[in-house]
This record gives sequence, structure tokens and C-alpha cells, in this order.
Amino acid sequence: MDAERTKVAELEANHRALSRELASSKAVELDKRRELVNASDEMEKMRMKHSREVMELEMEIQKRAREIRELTEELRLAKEDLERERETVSTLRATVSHQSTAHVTLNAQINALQAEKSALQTQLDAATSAVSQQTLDQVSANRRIAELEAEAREAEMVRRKLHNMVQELKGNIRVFCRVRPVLPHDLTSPPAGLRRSGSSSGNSPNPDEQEKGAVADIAFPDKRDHKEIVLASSSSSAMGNERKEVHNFSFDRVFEPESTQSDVFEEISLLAQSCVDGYNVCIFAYGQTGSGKSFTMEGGASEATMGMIPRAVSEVFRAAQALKSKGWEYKMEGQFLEIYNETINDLLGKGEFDKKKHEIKHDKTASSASTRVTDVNVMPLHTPREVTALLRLANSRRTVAATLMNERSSRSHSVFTLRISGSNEHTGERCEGSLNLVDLAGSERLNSSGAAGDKERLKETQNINRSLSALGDVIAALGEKGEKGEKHIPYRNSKLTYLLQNSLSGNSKTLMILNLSPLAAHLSESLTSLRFATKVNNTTIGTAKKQLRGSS
Ligand SMILES: Nc1ncnc2c1ncn2[C@@H]1O[C@H](COP(=O)(O)OP(=O)(O)OP(=O)(O)O)[C@@H](O)[C@H]1O
Repeated sequence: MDAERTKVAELEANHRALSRELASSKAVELDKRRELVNASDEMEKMRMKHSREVMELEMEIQKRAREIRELTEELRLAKEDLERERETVSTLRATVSHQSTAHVTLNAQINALQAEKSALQTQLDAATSAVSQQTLDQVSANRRIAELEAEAREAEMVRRKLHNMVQELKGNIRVFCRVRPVLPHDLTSPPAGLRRSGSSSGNSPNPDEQEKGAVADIAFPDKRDHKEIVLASSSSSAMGNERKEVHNFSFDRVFEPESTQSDVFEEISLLAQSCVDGYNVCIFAYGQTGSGKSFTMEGGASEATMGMIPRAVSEVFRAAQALKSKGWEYKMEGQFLEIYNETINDLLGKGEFDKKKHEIKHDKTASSASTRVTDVNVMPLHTPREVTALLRLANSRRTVAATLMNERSSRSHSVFTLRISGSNEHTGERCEGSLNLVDLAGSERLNSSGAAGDKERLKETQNINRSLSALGDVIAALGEKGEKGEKHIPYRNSKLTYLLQNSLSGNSKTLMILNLSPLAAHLSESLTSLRFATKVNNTTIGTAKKQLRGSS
């Protein structure tokens, strides 16, 4: 029994162990079941996740496939671009290689230029230093120029003073005598003097001499200074004896028939200079008709025969031009008048006789005196050529007038006036001068008796007579004034002297050119003219002392 009981106990212990084992196996099975459920949940989750992932992967694949397509397209485009780029690159390579060649060339050029530049720089440096040296030289040269200009102006003032002194020493009134040559027509036509002049002089020429073209006995003994002229005449005494007379005259200068226009002008050119210096200059041509007054004053068209008017005007322009460098600027204007029967006619006016009444006005200021004539044309002059044109215009007027009024030109005075005003920008000086060139009426009318029957001629003769003797009186009075101080000068006695009042006084310089005919027939007129000129020559305004010898 015990064995049984032990067996039962053992069986019961076994049973209990087995129950316990069963219970724990059940618990394990439960756990396993739970684990299985969990695992299948897990699996389900994983499956779902997997299918989700598969879907996502498929989408991804599709996306990638799209992307691959896009990339493939891009690649294709890129390849095309690349191809193009390759082409561009190869073109660029060619360009680059070309440019590198050019670059090499340019580099060579740059090197050459740089070498040149550095050479030029060296030259520039040298030039700069030379320039700065020259600038210094220039500054000192400018200083020197300014000094020299000041010296030149000083010298110019001294020259003016000396020039004026020379002119004064020569005498402010001078007389030249010019004998014209015998002309071919003198030998073929009767001398003008024979046609109309009787002689009032006691020295009437021998009628035998008064044949066609007979030449007067004129000598020029002073071969050194050319100041003398000697005329020989023969006349019959009451007893019928032939009487020979010799007449000596002396002037500032005597010009023989061979003298040229330029010889005469040489002696006058200084006067032209004077009027640029601010003096009034008056040059008269005096003498009988046909003695060469117009030839002397106006002359011919050629260079050699040009007269004193164009020569003096050119000289004035030349002198004015020469003074430009010393700061002088000049303005010039011209007028050309004719005085006929004591009336003034403007030769630059519209018609040959302008019919206007012209009045002479003298304007006087403290420093200068000027004369103007109302209603006349005054032409501004800039070149000697304009003066030639002016002279031509005046001459054409005179020629028409001469034809209309029977040789009026020989019986009128013509007065060409060139007015000059100058100012000096450096010194502030101003000056006003004038050059009057006067062709006087034929002087033989003084003695003409043939005019008596002709009223018009008589009037002309009286007017010429009056104005020429008024001129002589004015010059004589000026001479007396020079010696004794204040004296009345009868300028108003004729239009000519009144017109020339300012040019026949004060700081004026006067030259009379006595023109003589070489013909024996004109001897009496020549002697009368020579006596008048001697009276003028005896007048000295200034310091000149003349050696005179009267007629013997
Ligand atoms: N020095 C000279 N040389 C050459 N010919 C001259 C000279 N002088 C005058 N003649 C000539 O003599 C002639 C008369 O001269 P011109 O006409 O100049 O005299 P004029 O005194 O002015 O006369 P008018 O009072 O009538 O005007 C002219 O033919 C002129 O060319």
C-alpha cells in the first residue's frame, strides 16, 4: 500500500508537475498565439507597408522613367548644344589661334611702340627742358622786345622831331622849279602863248624867237646842288639896238627837262612822311598852261610817269603801314575839289557841275584845326588803288567839264586833299594831318590882254588873277609873321586861300613847284612866273636862309 500510496503520490506529483507543465505550455501556447497574432498583425502591417512601398516604388519608377525621358531629351538637347558649342569652340579656336597670331604681332608692335615711346619720351623730356629753357628765353626776349619797342617809340618821337627840324631847316615854304622837255608837238603847232598873250613885261622876247618850237635860252649852271636857273632874253631898244638880258633865279631845287617824275618825288617824299606825323602839307603846281603842271601832279598811267599825287599817296600809305609796328593805326579819307570863278565844285559829286553851294568851315580845337567843305563827297580810303580810282573819277568829271566849257580845267584850281588821322594804342598819342595837292589855274592869264573882249574870259582872268595874287599875299604875310610875330593873314581874299587856310599856317609845310615851258615863245610868261615864285621863295617860315640872286 505504501508503495501504492507512494506510487499514487508519485503519480499525483507527476500529475501536478504535468498539470503545471501543461499550464505553462498553455501559457506558452497563449503567448505563442499572441505572438502569432502579433506576428500576423505585423505581417499584415508589413505587407501593407510593402504594397505601399511597392506602389511608391512603382510611382518612383514611373517618376524616374519620366525623369529619364526628360533627362534623355535634355541629354539630346545638351548633345546638340554640345555639338554647336563644339563648332563654336572650333571656330573660336580658329579665331583664338588667329588672334593669338595677331596678339603676337600686336605684342611685337606694342614692344616696338614702347621702344618708340620711350625714345619719344626721351625726346619729349629733352624738348620739355628745351621748351622751358625757351620759355625762359622767350620771357627775357619779350622783356627785351618791350624795351626795344619802347626804345623804338622813343626813337620814332626823336625821328619825328628831327624830321621836322630837317624840314624846318629846309624852310617850311619851299619852291622847286621844273622845266618840261620840248615835245614833238611843240615843233608842229604854234606855241600856245602866241595865240593869246601880249606881254606886259618889259622883257618881251624877241619876235624872231617866237617861231614854231624855238627853244628859249635856259641854262642850269649849278651842277652840284641844282638850285639855279638862268634865262637869257633879247629885246630891241628904242634906238633899234638889240639888248641881251640875263635873268638869274635860285630856288630850293631846279629840275632840268631830263628830270624824271621819280627825281622830283625824291625831294617831296619827306613831306608825305610829314603829314603822317600830323602836319598839314600843301603842294602847289604853278605855271602857265601847257607847262607841265598836270603832268607833274597827276602824270601818266605808267610806273615811270606816275605823278606826285599817286606817288605821295602811296608814300603816305607806306609810311602809315611802317608805323603800324610802332602802335600807330591810321584812317584816311580823300576829297577832290575844283575852284572855278570863285565857286567850289565837287569833282567827286554826281554831275560834272554839282550846282550845290559849298561852304568852307574851319573847326578849331586847342590841339588841332581842321577844314571841311559842306555837302562834298569825302571818300574813305584804304588802299592807294582806291585813290587811283578816285583820281580817275575826278578826271572824268574834269574832262567832261572841259569839253562843255572850253578848256575849263586850265582855268580852274583843282585841290586834292588826303586827310589822315592816326592814333597810337601804346602811347595814347593822336595826330591829324593832311596832304593837299593843288594844280593851280594857268598863270599866263595874269597878263592876258586877249581876254578883254570876252566877258566870260575877263571874269575868269580876274578870278585867276585875284586868287593867285591872294595866294602870293598870304605867303608873303606868313613870311612877315614869321619875322615879326602876329600879323593879319588875308586868307579870306580868295576861296583857294580860305580853303587852304589850315594848310598854309602854323605847323604846315608848303611846297610850290613852278612849272616852266622851255619854249622861247613863252619866255615872257616864264619870267613872270619865275618872279612870282621868287617872291614866294623869299618867304621863310622857319629857320632856312636862302641864297638868292635876283634878275640882273
Ligand atoms: N616833264 C615832262 N615830260 C614829258 N612830257 C611832259 C612833261 N611835262 C609836261 N609834259 C607834257 O606836256 C604837255 C602839257 O603838260 P600839262 O598838261 O601837264 O600842262 P599843264 O600846265 O597842266 O596845262 P593846263 O594848265 O592846260 O592843264 C602834256 O602833253 C604833257 O604830257
